[in-house]
Amino acid sequence: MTEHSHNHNPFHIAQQQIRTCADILGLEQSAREVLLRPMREFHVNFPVRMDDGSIKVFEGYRVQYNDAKGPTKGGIRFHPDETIDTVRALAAWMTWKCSLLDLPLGGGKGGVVCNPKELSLQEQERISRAYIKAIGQFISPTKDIPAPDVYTNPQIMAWMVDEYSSMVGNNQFGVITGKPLPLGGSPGRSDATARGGMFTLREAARELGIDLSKATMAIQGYGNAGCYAASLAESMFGCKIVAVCDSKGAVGCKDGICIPKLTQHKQDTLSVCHCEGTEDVSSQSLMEMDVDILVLAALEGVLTAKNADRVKAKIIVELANGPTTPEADEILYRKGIHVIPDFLCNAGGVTVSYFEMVQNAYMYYWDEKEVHEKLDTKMTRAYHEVLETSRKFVINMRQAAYVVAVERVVEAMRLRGWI
Ligand SMILES: NC(=O)C1=CN([C@@H]2O[C@H](COP(=O)(O)OP(=O)(O)OC[C@H]3O[C@@H](n4cnc5c(N)ncnc54)[C@H](OP(=O)(O)O)[C@@H]3O)[C@@H](O)[C@H]2O)C=CC1
Ligand SMILES: O=C(O)CCC(=O)C(=O)O
Repeated sequence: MTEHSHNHNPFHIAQQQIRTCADILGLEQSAREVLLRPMREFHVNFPVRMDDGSIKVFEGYRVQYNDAKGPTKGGIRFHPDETIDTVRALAAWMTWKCSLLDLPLGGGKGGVVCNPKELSLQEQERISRAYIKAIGQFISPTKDIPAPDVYTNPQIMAWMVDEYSSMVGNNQFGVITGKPLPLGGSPGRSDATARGGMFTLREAARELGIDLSKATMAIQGYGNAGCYAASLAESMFGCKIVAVCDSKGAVGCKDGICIPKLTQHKQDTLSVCHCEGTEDVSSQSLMEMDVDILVLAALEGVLTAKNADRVKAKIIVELANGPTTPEADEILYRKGIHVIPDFLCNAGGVTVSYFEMVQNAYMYYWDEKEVHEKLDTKMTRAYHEVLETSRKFVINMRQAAYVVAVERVVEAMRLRGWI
């Protein structure tokens, strides 16, 4: 699936998107140069003792892309194919995401090259602690605030916040978000990425006159974003989920997959394949199925010039970061497919992370209902700002999201005297 590793460098794509936006906005050279480069990046190598007693050196990154609007913020990914350019792209997208949602934050991202599926829990803990030890002096609750991303989770955040707290000598829960609830996590953070995406889907369906209670949906990726998307699409709107895939394969059922059963099966077997009541289908065919809604909730670079023309969905819900290449974007726009672009669609995660930071700072916690309402307000406002901008400039939704987000970052840079 990761075609980008052969043909598409995510950071080159992110830069191409920035250039297109700079052209639309008519930005001067100095602004372009700042926007096109990460402000600061750290490349660390750290030793970890493995369960068999050997020492292995792991490679990690943290990129602080742009902090014009506030401290940098963004997740940490554990993945065997992680590269500095993937992290740079993800950090750039975080910058536009935080700006689009009008959060007082900049963008950052981190990654460790490792395969958690081959590591024991104890090894994962030692890697998490060693990574934080390596980058700890460069992060803080007011400087750079990590969170979970692919193959990291609240337990990993708990080890990391504990390690950072040991380094500085007192509890600093606000340095990391996506924590478990007893350690200052926010109600509503676990499903926030998917829930935020569902709020934007609701608005898109209204605009397009699609009745979601009769809509069919296919979902690529069945982790945090994809699994909650399935259950929320069903419970909030009554959508029928007809196909789902993860890294091991895809399953389908034209009458609708039983989502609680699939989620249990995934937990038990670590795969969606061979779930009772479904039949195995090909992962590639899932992207091209005749469904109303296609949810992309895995990795970047999956919709390209090679397959975009075969997509039949009316709406694409980009919960993943960077799933669509610029060439694919053009094809989808021409076909009239409504793409809810990544850094709008998946911004629910960082928005509730920001709510978590606020709650940590005040040491006063909200209930889940309040989090959901505040998230709905922010996501709905951002969706309509992007939609109006796309109509005003006659550009696609991604370009419109860039226009709204980049204008705000540029304004902050100007006010600060950077450009
Ligand atoms: N978590 C968050 O708060 C946010 C996440 N995102 C983005 O959402 C996307 C998913 O992240 P998240 O759900 O958190 O990560 P998870 O690690 O929880 O889940 C990732 C899912 O993607 C699947 N996957 C990996 N490789 C492939 C592949 N080749 N084909 C099909 N599926 C694959 C995994 O399969 P398997 O289970 O078999 O490994 C897993 O189901 C990422 O792009 C991430 O950056 C964006 C905003 C916030
Ligand atoms: O919650 C956060 O701070 C960031 C989540 C993230 O990594 C993302 O939105 O891609």
